[in-house]
Amino acid sequence: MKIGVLALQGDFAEHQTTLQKLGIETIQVRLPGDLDGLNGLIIPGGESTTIGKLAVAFNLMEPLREFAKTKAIWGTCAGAIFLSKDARRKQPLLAVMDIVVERNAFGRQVDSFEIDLEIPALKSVDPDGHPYHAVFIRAPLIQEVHAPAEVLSRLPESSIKGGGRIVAARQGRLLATSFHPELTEDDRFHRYFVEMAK
Ligand SMILES: NC(=O)CC[C@H](N)C(=O)O
Repeated sequence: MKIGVLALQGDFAEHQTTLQKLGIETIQVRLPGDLDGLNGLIIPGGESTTIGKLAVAFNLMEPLREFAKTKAIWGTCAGAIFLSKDARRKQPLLAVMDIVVERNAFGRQVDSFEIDLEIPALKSVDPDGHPYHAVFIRAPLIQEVHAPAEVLSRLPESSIKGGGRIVAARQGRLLATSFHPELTEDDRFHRYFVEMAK
């Protein structure tokens, strides 16, 4: 099992740290050839416009789309935007997931927040199913999820941040989360992704 982390911009190092703690071999991906032999790829949080521009400049767009056809990809925050088919503005997108996102949906940096989420899918890696503490930093919302994509998690109904709105989705081997599992000690999402990549 070998998982790459797209290392153009953003918090790729934190994803690598979590993967290494799980004993998973990981490399930084910057060039198309780096994708060879990987079971999966994580696209980190950061700035989706910058990640997109650099992916175009490094000739990664088509190789990444090809990769998405047979391998697992997980986008966190900016990475989720980059996977989407529509981000409501013009910027390079892989457009491989049938989701529509709204960038910076909660406002500016100061409006970043943390919240506990119910994520039933994580029971496949930990049957206990306790709430997942999620960190949102200038995060996008997932406005629309179209089949074959499916909703994995929503903000709690009571949340003033927008109860019921979608913050995680999956489409086959593609995974999108609005928040940052690489910034907490809870490794359930990384374990879930490793299972997806098998
Ligand atoms: N933490 C993040 O990845 C922020 C995403 C960023 N606001 C964007 O639109 O790309």
